[in-house]
Amino acid sequence: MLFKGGGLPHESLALQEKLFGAGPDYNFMTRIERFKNSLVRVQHFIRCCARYNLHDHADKKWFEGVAFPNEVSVLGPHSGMFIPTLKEQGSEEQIQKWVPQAEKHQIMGTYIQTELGHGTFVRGLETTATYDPKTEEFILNSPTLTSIKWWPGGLGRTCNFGIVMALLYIDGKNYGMHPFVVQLRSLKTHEPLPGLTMGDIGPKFGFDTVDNGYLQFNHFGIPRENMLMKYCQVLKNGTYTKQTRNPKFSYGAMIFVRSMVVYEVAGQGLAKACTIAIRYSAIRRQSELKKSRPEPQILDYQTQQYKLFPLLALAYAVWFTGVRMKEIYFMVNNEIKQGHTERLPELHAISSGLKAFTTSMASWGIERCRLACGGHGYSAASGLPKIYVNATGGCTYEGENTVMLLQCARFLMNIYGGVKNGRRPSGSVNYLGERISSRCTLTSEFTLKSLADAFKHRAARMIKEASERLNRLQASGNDPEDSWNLNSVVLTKAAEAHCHYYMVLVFESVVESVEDNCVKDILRQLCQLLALCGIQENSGDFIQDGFLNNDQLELVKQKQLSLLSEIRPNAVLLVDAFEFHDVQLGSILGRFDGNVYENLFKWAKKTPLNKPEDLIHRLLR
Ligand SMILES: CCCCC/C=C\C/C=C\C/C=C\C/C=C\CCCC(=O)SCCNC(=O)CCNC(=O)[C@H](O)C(C)(C)COP(=O)(O)OP(=O)(O)OC[C@H]1O[C@@H](n2cnc3c(N)ncnc32)[C@H](O)[C@@H]1OP(=O)(O)O
Ligand SMILES: Cc1cc2nc3c(=O)[nH]c(=O)nc-3n(C[C@H](O)[C@H](O)[C@H](O)COP(=O)(O)OP(=O)(O)OC[C@H]3O[C@@H](n4cnc5c(N)ncnc54)[C@H](O)[C@@H]3O)c2cc1C
Repeated sequence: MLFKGGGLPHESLALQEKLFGAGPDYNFMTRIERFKNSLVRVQHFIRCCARYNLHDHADKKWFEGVAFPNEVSVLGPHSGMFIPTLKEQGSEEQIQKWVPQAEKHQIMGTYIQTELGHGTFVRGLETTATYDPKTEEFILNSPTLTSIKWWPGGLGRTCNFGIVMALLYIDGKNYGMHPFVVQLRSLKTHEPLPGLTMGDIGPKFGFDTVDNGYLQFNHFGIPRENMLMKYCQVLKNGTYTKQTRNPKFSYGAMIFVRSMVVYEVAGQGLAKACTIAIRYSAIRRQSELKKSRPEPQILDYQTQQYKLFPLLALAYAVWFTGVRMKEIYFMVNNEIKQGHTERLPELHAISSGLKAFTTSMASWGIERCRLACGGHGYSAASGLPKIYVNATGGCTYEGENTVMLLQCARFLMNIYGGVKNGRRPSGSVNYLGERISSRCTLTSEFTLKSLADAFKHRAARMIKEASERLNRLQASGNDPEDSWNLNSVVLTKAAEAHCHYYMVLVFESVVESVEDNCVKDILRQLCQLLALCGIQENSGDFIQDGFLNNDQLELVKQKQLSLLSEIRPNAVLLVDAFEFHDVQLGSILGRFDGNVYENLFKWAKKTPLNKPEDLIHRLLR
């Protein structure tokens, strides 16, 4: 109940759908079979949306979690990027024209930005959209090999529409990157329209159920009305007008997805991996702790607890942070819609930073969960490989993580510079305006406040030092760009420290808000463990300026170890509380009924390699 709230009815409805619960085993399918199976599910999902009147994005998400367990479907780019971009960047007329068709899935779209030669450096993209006032069309063209669009999800085979990000040219003048609605395939035959060369980019690390695609434009004309014109307009005669708005508004779709990824990808992925590894560790017995006694559950080994409980604490932290990130996104986006854009830079910074910080931590954590399951963790039956390959994509898409940390750092440097000039920061960076105590208040009680204060101190110090180092590099003759590059490792670490503090603070605030004393106590233990592990793993950052001394570090270690035993009795309940259904976990090791061995044996017998097969038989005979 702590988590699911209003989502349960939709999830239960989805679980009643036979097609989602049963069907062929994903692990035994080829990539093409996986893709086809996902399309069958997409069609069924669309029928369910109509049958159950599912319009709200959040309601659909509950359904999708069951329909497409641990994978992304082509509906992701459609409902997560195509529709939001139409809504955010389109004029009222354009919204009326395309959004209802898209919401009824009469047209399927994706977000087409990245090219063969550039993903990160958006200003380096090369696709052109040249306005021709005679025909009142934009002519889309891919002038070079590197300008071929590459990666968009659903582009390869599925989508018949896309929002293409291209450089707008009028009368030879480049007006920069703008979004264009482009029909890609015939609505009758589904064939690509003439002037377009497109297809799937081939097998990937994960994302088997998504046809990430390529697209080359050969002087392809689209009507003038297809440029999304909420913020900028091109009139019939080629006059360009724009509202005096932030040019980064056209990057809005990226902010949206980054804000969602913290919960949807990092939070969910790590929570599922912890559920599997902790349930399995309660089932698995191995070796002996004491002679002539039954083999213990592996969860009783302190080293196993030391591997898994910090990840459990992290899963809770990322989950709560993801929920907070979504709230902030919708709050600031509403302000922006009303013309108040002051908090856009902060939203960009915190969504970039948290997207990077949490997907990196989750990716690392999921792999640790797999290792903690020993041999069976290496089997696809554990469900962990699938969770990993799909979640780790979040470290790259929607802004590569290092680059995102540097965007966050850029904001932190701006804010810190402002503070030095007497400006007062607010929101997630208000602590940069505080006088931060250089004395560590940690005692053996480890109150959440004192732990959060330790992270505050670390973040503030690292931001200050990154800023001072930047200034020193410039003072010694480097230009600003070289100074930035020579300081970029330090900058990413400062951004991580900021995000780490933010996450601890969110967790602390959740604990404080819980009324049930028993739940509060358990969550407090998890929050303490999260913070103490963070201190120990980054101990250099805390002792470098003498903030923490050796005695305190020893206390940290002792408390960490005692928390492992305190958390042990509740560990399985704490993962059960995420309330993932077996269908969503897709794991034999993580089954709710604990019936692991019998089902592993059944599963292995079903593997296609055990079926009679002529060629294999002939080769082996
Ligand atoms: C798709 C499904 C989504 C579903 C959504 C729902 C739930 C989510 C759940 C699951 C998701 C699941 C599946 C999704 C799967 C895949 C989707 C992947 C889709 C993609 O993968 S789609 C391509 C994304 N591709 C990128 O992500 C490119 C990254 N590259 C950039 O983003 C920029 O290129 C950057 C930032 C590196 C440099 O940009 P630049 O060179 O132009 O800027 P520069 O550094 O010069 O900064 C000038 C001033 O602009 C400010 N600034 C920058 N960006 C801003 C922004 N967004 N808003 C406000 N301000 C911004 C700066 O802070 C600075 O401000 P100041 O001057 O004040 O310091
Ligand atoms: C699964 C998946 C789905 C995707 N879906 C879509 C989609 O639907 N639509 C779409 O348009 N795109 C999509 N993409 C593309 C994705 O957005 C880009 O791959 C991503 O933004 C990273 O850009 P890049 O590939 O150019 O990486 P690169 O920028 O080439 O990164 C390579 C390395 O260079 C480093 N680097 C690059 N620039 C800097 C810098 N300024 N400072 C320091 N280091 C730097 C990076 O840190 C990284 O280590 C998808 C990608 C994946 C993997």
